[in-house]
Amino acid sequence: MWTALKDLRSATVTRRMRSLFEENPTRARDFSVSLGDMHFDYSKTQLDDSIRSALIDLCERSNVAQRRDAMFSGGEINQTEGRAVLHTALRDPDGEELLVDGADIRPGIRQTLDRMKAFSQALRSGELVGAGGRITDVINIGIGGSDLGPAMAVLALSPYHDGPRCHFVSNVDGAHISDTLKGLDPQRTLVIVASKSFTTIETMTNAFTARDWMRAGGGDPKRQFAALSTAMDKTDDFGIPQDQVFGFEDWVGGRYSIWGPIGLSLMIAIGPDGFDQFLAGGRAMDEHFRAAPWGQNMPVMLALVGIWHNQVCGHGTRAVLPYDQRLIRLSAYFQQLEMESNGKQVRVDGSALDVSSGPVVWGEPGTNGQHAFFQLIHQGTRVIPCEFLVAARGHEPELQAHHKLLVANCFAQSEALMLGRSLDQARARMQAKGLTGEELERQARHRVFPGNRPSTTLIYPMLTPDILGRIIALYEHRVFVEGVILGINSFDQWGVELGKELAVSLHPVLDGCDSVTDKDGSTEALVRYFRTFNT
Ligand SMILES: O=P(O)(O)OC[C@H]1O[C@H](O)[C@H](O)[C@@H](O)[C@@H]1O
Repeated sequence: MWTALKDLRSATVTRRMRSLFEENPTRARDFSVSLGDMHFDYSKTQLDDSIRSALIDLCERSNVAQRRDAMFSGGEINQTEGRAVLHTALRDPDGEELLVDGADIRPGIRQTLDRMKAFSQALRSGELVGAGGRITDVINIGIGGSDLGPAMAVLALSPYHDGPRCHFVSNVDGAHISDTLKGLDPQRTLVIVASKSFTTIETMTNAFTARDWMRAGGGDPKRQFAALSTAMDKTDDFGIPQDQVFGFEDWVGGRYSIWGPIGLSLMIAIGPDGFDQFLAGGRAMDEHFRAAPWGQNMPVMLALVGIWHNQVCGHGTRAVLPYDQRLIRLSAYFQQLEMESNGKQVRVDGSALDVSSGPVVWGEPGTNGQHAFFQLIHQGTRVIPCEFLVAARGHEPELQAHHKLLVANCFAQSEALMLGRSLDQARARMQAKGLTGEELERQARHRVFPGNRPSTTLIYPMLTPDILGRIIALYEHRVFVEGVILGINSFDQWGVELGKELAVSLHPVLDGCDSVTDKDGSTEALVRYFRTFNT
């Protein structure tokens, strides 16, 4: 399957992308996909008709349609954990009957969503109060999937905030909770403990610290704590009243959980109606993913472009570059979504992957990145496929000039990456500035841009709750399609376990309770260093 694609790749190594536009005047339209007013342009890549056909063929042969349908209908596609994968059901509470273990899951989803709405409304209206009166601040304590989604989305949708302020604490580093609690009123703060398992050491450590802080400051943890979890017995043990616990099931993976109770802080911030629009955006992407033919299917084409760049061309990283300051946490969110899902070395059947696993995902918003790492993207020896995201309109009509500059910079980057600047062009520019002879020759080479560097652009009218829902669901399905093509299980994460186990065993070693001598030399030396400062 891969040989045909690798042959196509060899044939395109020296081809100038720009020539594709000269050969096909409608290339921009032919190599893009729309969903309503959201538009994904992948024309600034080496994909042509034959490459696209070969990629679609790969998609067909990998049984993406069957796996997709199995996911939506509750099949146990997370084989290593024996679970269905149904985060999509969370954003479709009114969908038709969906059976898991013989029971329809829709009524439970609707009931929990209604409870979340009632709770957040009571909080936002001031009906639900803390020991000192109206709740002014909410802290979501969670990590990984119980933090990154809501933290990213709350920031992304700040123009829609009309509820209490939301804060996020994830790191077990005491600095995080300490800095967050400073300036908050323990009698008017709500703490949400977000943990699917309710055992994660970082989250539980921070939750106990927050509870001590609240008690010491005269707050009432019985009223001012809520929990989001699949483990009701453990939320009970912690002492959180059941009417403040919002449960979900193990068919929701952590990094896919923002659509349900883990999204409570987002709902508190933007209100239940805004949250409904967010769900509707995700649902619209689901419907599109299920219905559109592969060539016009946005998640599928995003995935196939990703497969082309990583597994076929060998570009091992992917930059996510939102030209939107409020999407500053998007790449961190995508890092978990993509790297925890597709960073695997074996297929579902345990056999070794014969191509690269998912790529390294990284990035920062533009234009900031332009003044930092874009140097390497333009002139470094590695090719880094870039994924630009940008809104046609900002939320600040009075700052329209800013937005135009932002958009001009975004478009200019993809143009520059594709066009580059040849040695002759560099020389001509320098001559025009008056440079000649040896000095010109010496300097010109430093001003050459190889160009021919691929990028895609996702453009949408404005970053609304609906659009954010579409973007997240788009990337979720992209990761899914890439995982199916690689033949891996995108829904487990065994790779995070070893470090956790060793941390548990190292904890007493740091205290000096357990011996350090059975550790490797480096670890032993680090422990001894720590101990000299903590006697
Ligand atoms: O929600 P929790 O059970 O606390 O888990 C939080 C996170 O920790 C784990 O280590 C996993 O790597 C993540 O996938 C998960 O989202």
